[in-house]
Amino acid sequence: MLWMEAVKRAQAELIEPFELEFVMRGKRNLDKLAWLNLMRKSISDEELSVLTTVTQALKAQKPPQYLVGWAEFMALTLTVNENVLIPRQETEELVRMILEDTSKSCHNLRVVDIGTGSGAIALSLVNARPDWKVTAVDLSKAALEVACENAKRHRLDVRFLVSDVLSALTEEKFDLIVSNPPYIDPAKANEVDDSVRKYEPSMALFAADKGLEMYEKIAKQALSVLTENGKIYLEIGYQQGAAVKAIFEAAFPNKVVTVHQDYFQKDRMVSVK
Ligand SMILES: C[S@@+](CC[C@H](N)C(=O)[O-])C[C@H]1O[C@@H](n2cnc3c(N)ncnc32)[C@H](O)[C@@H]1O
Repeated sequence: MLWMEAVKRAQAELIEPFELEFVMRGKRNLDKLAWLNLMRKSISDEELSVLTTVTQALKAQKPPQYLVGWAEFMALTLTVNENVLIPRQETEELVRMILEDTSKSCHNLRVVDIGTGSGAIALSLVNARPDWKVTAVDLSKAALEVACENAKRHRLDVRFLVSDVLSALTEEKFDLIVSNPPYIDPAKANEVDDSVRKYEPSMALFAADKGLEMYEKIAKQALSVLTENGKIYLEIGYQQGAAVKAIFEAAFPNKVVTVHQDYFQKDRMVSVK
C-alpha cells in the first residue's frame, strides 16, 4: 500500500484530519515537500503500525503537541509532555504586553514567573531580555524538569525552584511578578474541552475559590516581595476580570489595576502598576 492511501484511510477516521499530517511530519522531521514525496512511496508494516498508533491517539483526543513532544511559543520550540500545560497563544499576548511595557532600557530587572510549567513565559522573557534575572517557580517537580530541559536546550539562564507560589522566595525582592496560574473553577470542569481535561495536568488547570485561589495567594504573598515600583502581570479566565481586579486593588491600593483584552476581545490579562 502507498503512504497516500494509508494516510487517506486514517484521516477518514479523524474529526481534525490535518492533525495527522502535523504529527507524522513532526515525528519524522519532514518538511512539506518531503512529506509529499513520501506519499508516493510504499508504507512498511512498521510505518503503518506507527501511523495507526498516532491515529488512535488522535481519535482519543490526545493533543498533537504531546504526540510530537514539542510546542511553539514566541520564538522558542519547547519540549512538552503530560506534566506541563501546552503553552497557549493567549499567554504569548501576556509576554508581548510585558515586553512592550518595559523598554529595552529597563536593565537587570528581577523577575519571577509563578507556575512556570514548560518555562514558556520565563524563557521567552530572558530570550528577549538577556540581562533580566529571571526566577521560575512551580509546585510540580515534574514540570520543572521539563522547564530545565527547555532552558538547557536554548541555553537560557533561568533559576528554577520548587515553590508553593512565592513561599520559597520570601527573603527576596522582585521588580516584576508574572503568572499564568491555574484559574478554572472545578465546578465548571465540564465546560473544558475533553482533550484538555483528559490529558493536561489538572494542577495546571483548576483552582479552588471559583478559580481565584492562586490570585488571592499571589496578591497576599506579593506584598512583601514586590519592589515599591514593581509591577504584576497575570493571565486570567475571560470571566474573572472584575474579581481579579478587586483582589489586587484591595492588596495594592496605591497601584493602578487594569484588565486587558486578548486578540478575541475577551478579558484575558491583568496588570498591576
Ligand atoms: C496554567 S499552567 C501555566 C504554565 C506556563 N506558565 C504557561 O503559561 O504555559 C499553571 C502552572 O502552575 C503550577 N502550579 C499550580 N499550583 C501551584 C502553586 N501553588 N505554586 C506554584 N505553582 C503552581 C502548575 O503546576 C502549572 O505548571
